[in-house]
Amino acid sequence: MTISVWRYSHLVLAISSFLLIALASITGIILAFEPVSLKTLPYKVDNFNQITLAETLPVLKNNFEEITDLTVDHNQFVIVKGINTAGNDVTVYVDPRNGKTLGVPEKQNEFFQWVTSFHRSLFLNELGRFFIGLTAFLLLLITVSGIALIIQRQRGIKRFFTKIIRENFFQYYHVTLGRILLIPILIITISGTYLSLVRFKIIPEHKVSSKVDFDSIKSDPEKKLADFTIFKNTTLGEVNNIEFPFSEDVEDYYTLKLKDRELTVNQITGDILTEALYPTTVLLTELSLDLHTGRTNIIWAIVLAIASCNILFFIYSGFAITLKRRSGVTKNKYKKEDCNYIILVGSENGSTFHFAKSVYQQLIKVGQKCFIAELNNYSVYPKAEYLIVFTATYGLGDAPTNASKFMELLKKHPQPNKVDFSVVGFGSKSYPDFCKYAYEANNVLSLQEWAASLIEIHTVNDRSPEEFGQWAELWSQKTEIPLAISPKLFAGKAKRLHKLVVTEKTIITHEEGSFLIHLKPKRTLRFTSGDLLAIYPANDHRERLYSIGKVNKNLQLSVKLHKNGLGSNYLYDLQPGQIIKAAVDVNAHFHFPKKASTVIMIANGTGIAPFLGMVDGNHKKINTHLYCGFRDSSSFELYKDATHKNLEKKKLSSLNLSYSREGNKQYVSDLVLRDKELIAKAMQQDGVIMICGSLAMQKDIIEILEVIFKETNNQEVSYYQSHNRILMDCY
Ligand SMILES: Cc1cc2nc3c(=O)[nH]c(=O)nc-3n(C[C@H](O)[C@H](O)[C@H](O)COP(=O)(O)O)c2cc1C
Repeated sequence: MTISVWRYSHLVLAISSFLLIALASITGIILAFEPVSLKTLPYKVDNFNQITLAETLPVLKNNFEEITDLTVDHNQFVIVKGINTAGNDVTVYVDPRNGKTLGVPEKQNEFFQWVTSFHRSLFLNELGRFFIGLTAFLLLLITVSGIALIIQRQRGIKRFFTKIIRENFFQYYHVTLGRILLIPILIITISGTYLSLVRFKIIPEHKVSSKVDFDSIKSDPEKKLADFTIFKNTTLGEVNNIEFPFSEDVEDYYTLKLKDRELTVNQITGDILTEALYPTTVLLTELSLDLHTGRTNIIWAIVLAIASCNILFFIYSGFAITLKRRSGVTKNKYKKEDCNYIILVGSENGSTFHFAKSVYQQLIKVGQKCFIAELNNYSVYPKAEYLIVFTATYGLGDAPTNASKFMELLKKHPQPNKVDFSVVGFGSKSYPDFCKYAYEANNVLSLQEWAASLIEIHTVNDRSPEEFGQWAELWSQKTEIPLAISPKLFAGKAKRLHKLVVTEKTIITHEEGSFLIHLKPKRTLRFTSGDLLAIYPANDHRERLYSIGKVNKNLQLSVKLHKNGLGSNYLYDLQPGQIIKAAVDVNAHFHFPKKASTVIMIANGTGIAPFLGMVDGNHKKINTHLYCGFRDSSSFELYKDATHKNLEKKKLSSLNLSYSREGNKQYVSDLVLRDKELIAKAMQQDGVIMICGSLAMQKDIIEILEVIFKETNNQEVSYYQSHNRILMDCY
């Protein structure tokens, strides 16, 4: 599959380093518990940060024979090294307020020692340290590419923290947790990388040196420790370590290693002999150690442990996502040059491939030569008769990555023969631009001279098996190729049949041969104009669908009689009083809009049927303009009374008719072009366009609307389609 640069980098980096990252994470989780366990020891005293050196040092000196060194560790425990009053060398935890010994520091727990050593170098010394440093850096790159992917997915940096739509478990949590733990993981990786760079001296760490000028050193005025200004002004909280003078000579001095600088202090006068601020690199090393190990803060240590656990989850979920994507890739049985059926797929995460594959397998099973490929691999298919495009929509109504070049290629490579195409859009109504890319692909395909629309574009919301099954059924009917799509995957429920009584039927009087039939439900039946009536003329699996107009609470169908038409002959032969069994298919995408200031209805021939019902039901008198194309005025006779009555009642604002075989021989598209300003204005507000009739008419109308909207609204038709503002029901 074609994938974006960010995704590719994310994946390659993850594959190349997942083992080391997993090892570093597992050991990292364990090591996070070390600071947690140490922090629970009882050696920290109250008000630690307020105790000054002037207060504590004299007390400590009184409690020890000699002190060589005082350290304040990361847990703010004070450790004194020296000789106690019994004359023994000791290293002990002390209470800095009274100098009492609190305990003896233990050597690092052997297990933690072992894990630390593994975490730092994999027991491979310098080589291991190098690999660990590299792992930290790779994880940093993975995190950065992950951030880019989240920005891409969320459609911009500003929407980074907006709601994530749940696609599936692994994807949802990979992104959601990624977003939450982004900062700790970035900190772990940056600090880890920095420490490795320092370790390998790529970043030099300048140590400070304290050169005392012994010639100018003074031995008076002598002061008590408690009166040294520097000791009065320095609290234990600022101290890392204090080296005590070796002897009582004036040349021996205190060395104070504070958090940000190093000082030497005259042990007699308390004068500062030298003072050097640590360079930034040293401060950064300390900060990196604090952040990477969590040694200074128990909450941070716990956050690090959680982040490390999540790195393991990211590895697992990342691979699960990738495997799902890869499982869509299919090997073709036949060469593309030999195939009559071409299936092209636009998919980002693989699910569309599964639907496409099920059709591919069916076609192969029934002996058809079928070829399946990604949309970006579109090329010339010399023997193609049928083209099926299955595509998802991503980003801001954009193409999936593996379909990004399709439009370009489509224009570049015309097919040599006529090809019947069908587009199935996979999307989610949780996104504002529902199936927008599929609409775009369908619109552009219908403009190709070699392409003929076999059935209208079909959309599938949230991978609905039922909606996909509906497409499969329609496509099967048109091509007469049975698609026994796996019932498990696309289980469709048997439709509930209702009894309907024929109340009225017109007689065919003119050439075009259309008639109206009125049906009254025997029992309460919920339906509305735009829904479809499914009838079974031969009482078998063969289903025929008709668009319903709801007129006076009854169903009104407008049917064109075809010479050998199964459904139209069946309906025409019915007599008033006869009862038929039929089902209502709710066709929610083609209902009269609930919120629209203007509705533009465009139809040709019997496509007027649902509009007759919608206009009749327009009790709120919403601005509604009807554009209809017929062969001649006699073809319109059938609908004349009803439409004129509704014009008078103001349920219809205008009626615009074109006759292709009479007068100045116009098509409905000519009327649309004539009234382009009205239409554009309606769409600039919250108008809705509804199109019903033949696919050829639909193609012309879309072409014209594309031009109108480009000129006036700077919008594309697919934008309105994906926002439910252009509704179509053509056949
Ligand atoms: C980041 C992201 C953006 C999406 N954007 C849209 C969109 O704009 N319009 C839409 O109808 N569906 C959108 N979807 C839904 C997908 O098109 C839909 O789930 C589809 O079935 C996924 O197919 P795939 O698994 O083959 O990629 C989006 C999904 C994701 C994850």
